[in-house]
Amino acid sequence: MMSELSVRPLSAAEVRGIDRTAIEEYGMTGLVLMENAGRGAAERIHRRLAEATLPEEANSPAALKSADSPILILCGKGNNAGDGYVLARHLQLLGHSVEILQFADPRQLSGDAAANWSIATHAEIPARIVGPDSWDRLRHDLATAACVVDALLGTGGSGPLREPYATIVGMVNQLSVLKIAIDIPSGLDCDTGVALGNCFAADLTLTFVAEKIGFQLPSSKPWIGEVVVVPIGVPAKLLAGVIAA
Ligand SMILES: NC(=O)C1=CN([C@@H]2O[C@H](COP(=O)(O)OP(=O)(O)OC[C@H]3O[C@@H](n4cnc5c(N)ncnc54)[C@H](O)[C@@H]3O)[C@@H](O)[C@H]2O)[C@H](O)CC1
Ligand SMILES: [K+]
Repeated sequence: MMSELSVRPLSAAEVRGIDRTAIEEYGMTGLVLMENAGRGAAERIHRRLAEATLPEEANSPAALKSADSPILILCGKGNNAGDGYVLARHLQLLGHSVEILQFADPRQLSGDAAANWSIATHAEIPARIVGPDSWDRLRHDLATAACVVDALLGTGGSGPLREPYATIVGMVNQLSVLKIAIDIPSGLDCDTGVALGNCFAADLTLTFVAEKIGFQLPSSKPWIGEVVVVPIGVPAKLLAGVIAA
């Protein structure tokens, strides 16, 4: 029996090129890729939470969380956020309490991300648009969450995190809550492995199609945590050129 395809580490440009080829030459759609990404991430988050052991200290903030503490999904305004909306929908189907925290005006969303925001809002998945006026409530909610998911920025990020992402990421990093990054920890350059300022300190990074080349470098280790590659349905023929040696 064939083993699962293992793709060599890729650059952001290579992954984006594979997505584009899957769409333009193989007739897939971005929505299909996004659905596979979000569902695959949701299934792995579900498994990770099932494995999570209660902390030793009986009265630590983590131990005081109730079984229905929500999974908070921090969303920006690109397709990384789109993955966040999809995984919120699938985590809800897996029985979890979820809430989408939207840090950009949803009117700035477009394409596949806008489509999944619309699906999530029509499905009345809990979501709120968060601004600086609610930072105090936000800190409390983040501290008592079952886990915090970073769907702020992915391969479309460039340069140091701009506000409010820099403040949010700094706030989350100070909290003892399980942190999971979608595709790439926001603030990390996935090609160089360098954090360009504030960077989401993930316990687990669920990255799509392949590890990113920057994840191989020591400078990325404080930020990526454990890395799991999530396939998104790109045909084996398209991946044949980037199979790991
Ligand atoms: N079909 C596909 O390509 C799929 C992609 N997947 C996911 O999509 C992201 C890449 O999405 P993209 O829209 O290209 O970019 P991002 O969501 O990463 O962010 C773009 C957004 O963020 C702004 N921005 C850029 N740099 C910064 C910064 N330093 N600070 C603040 N804001 C910044 C920029 O202006 C844009 O508005 C990929 O990672 C996957 O998660 C699907 O998984 C599969 C299909
Ligand atoms: K991210």
